[in-house]
Amino acid sequence: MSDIPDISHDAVPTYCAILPSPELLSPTMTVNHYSPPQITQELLDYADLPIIDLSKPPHPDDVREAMQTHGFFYVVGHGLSLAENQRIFDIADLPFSNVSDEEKRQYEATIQQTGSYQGYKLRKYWHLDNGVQDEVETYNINRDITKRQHPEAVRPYLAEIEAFARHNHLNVLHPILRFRILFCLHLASESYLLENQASLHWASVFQKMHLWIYTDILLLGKLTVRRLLLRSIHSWTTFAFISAVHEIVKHLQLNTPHKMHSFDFSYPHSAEDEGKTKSVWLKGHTDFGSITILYSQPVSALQILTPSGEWKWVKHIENALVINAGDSLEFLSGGAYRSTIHRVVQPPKDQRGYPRLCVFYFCMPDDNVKLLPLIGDKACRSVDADAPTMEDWRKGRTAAYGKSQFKKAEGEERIEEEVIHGVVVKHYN
Ligand SMILES: O=C(O)CCC(=O)C(=O)O
Ligand SMILES: [Fe+2]
Repeated sequence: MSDIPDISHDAVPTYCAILPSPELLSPTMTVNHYSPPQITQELLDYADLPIIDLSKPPHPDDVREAMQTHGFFYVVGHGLSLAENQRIFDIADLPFSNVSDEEKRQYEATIQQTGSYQGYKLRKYWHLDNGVQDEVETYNINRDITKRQHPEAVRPYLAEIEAFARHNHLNVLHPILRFRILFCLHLASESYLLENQASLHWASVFQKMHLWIYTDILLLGKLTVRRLLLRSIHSWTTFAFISAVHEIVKHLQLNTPHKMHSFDFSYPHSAEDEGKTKSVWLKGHTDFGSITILYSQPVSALQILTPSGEWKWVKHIENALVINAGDSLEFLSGGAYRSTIHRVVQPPKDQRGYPRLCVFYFCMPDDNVKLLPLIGDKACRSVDADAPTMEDWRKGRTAAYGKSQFKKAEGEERIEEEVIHGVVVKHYN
């Protein structure tokens, strides 16, 4: 036991900590209210996604189900009130509705030169299909709001935007990584140990580790942990096991320079364009960070590709978050967590003709992280010693998105491919 580092002091499990930052609770500036359209009355084929309540003690099955079966889940009980949620949407509307086209161009992102979305991505930048360009305007703000200047209408609200980033980071991202994903692994692994008659000594070592593990192991699927434990029982020292986990934490959680907000505003497409694109507004893709946090909003358009190959709609839940895993998580976890394929399509009839305002927090590991599996025996894509760093991947995918020539995947009518840093990236129709 002497090789277990003393980690208990910073391991108090406050799985339902969550108080929004003071700036969010006491805004001083008034802002015009943004009113989205009513939810659709159409009966859509919705994905049946699990709901995880961050204000309740973790339940072992919820995250396992969420991450391994669906790859998408809702989060509620995140500590932001409905009024605070609405205020964020009011603020998110400003860069689109209160900034002139001329000023927007002044703050346009230099996406291809820098591989970064910071600033505006204006409409008609991405190619969709058959010569049709996109109709989504996005305003993207780094977690460090000082990295770029902002349009005049946004400036009075920067403190709130920064507080909102901190809220997402500390009150949503961290608890999800720490307590939810971990908890189910702990139970799953423990029963594995017992089932397999592993020595009580190991069970007690595991028990002793678990406070710490509760706070720090993350992003490992049940299978991977089993594999990891198996190795640790047979050949690894406990310390090696802990170190491997520490590595993952370091990469994903501690260094945070590229966390990014995005406020998106989609405009309706013309009937002609809808025809040419088969009503797909954003092709099936994976996100390239670790986890994406999307604030649920009422205009239905987001669909996810289920394991059986069907597109299902994501239903709006008031004041819930929609969370999915991205590429870097898939790489680092050796495929235990899959980056989930999703797309955006034309909304149902009763919601057409309205703009669609979205709020995201895209989470990414540190730029210098090599996207190689930290645990597990295999990467799920062709990544080896030449694996890209997070910076390579972020910039490569950002610069190429909607600009590069896709090739039809062999034998796969629905899939088009591009290659970024030696890794095949697929786009789904
Ligand atoms: O608009 C949405 O609901 C999802 C957009 C999306 O998938 C993305 O920006 O990566
Ligand atoms: Fe996405």
